[in-house]
Amino acid sequence: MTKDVTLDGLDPEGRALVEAARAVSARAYSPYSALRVGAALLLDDGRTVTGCNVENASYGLTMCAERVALGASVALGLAGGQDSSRIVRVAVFCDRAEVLMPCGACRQVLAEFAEGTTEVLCASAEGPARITTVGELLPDAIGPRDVLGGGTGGASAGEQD
Ligand SMILES: O=c1ccn([C@H]2C[C@H](O)[C@@H](CO)O2)c(=O)[nH]1
Repeated sequence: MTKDVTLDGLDPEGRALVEAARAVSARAYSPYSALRVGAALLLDDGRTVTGCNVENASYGLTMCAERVALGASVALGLAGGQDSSRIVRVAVFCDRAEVLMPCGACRQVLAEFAEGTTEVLCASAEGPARITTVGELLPDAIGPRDVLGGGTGGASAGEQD
């Protein structure tokens, strides 16, 4: 169930993941919104993959931090890509006082590559944070199995809950 927490109250692994998301948010390319967002994916082998938001003068082509991180994981051959690692936890950091929740597109792409039970930890710059799961962010999501009919027709496809 979604919970409001504070950064101080997080376990050490959660704090480290938020710190990775915070660090990569400093690299955001966001001249239009001035919002710096970072996402960090913790894999079951202990590795972390990160991404930041990348905006565009056309606005609509903006890429969110979450989808940049998920794409990086695929490109690196990690979770969602060619190896068998799984995403066990996700942190999203936004350099604002309030918590920013993932947009609809990012929820759908998270559902593609992470299980419904995967924790998503959304952190603000000033302490408030919210803990939820991929399944709570997008209940009843269409997923690989709905399209592949349970097979593995593509190059690879993540599991769904
Ligand atoms: O889940 C989200 C929502 C928004 N943004 C970015 C995109 C854009 O650069 C800025 C304002 O929407 O925040 C993200 O990175 N992730």
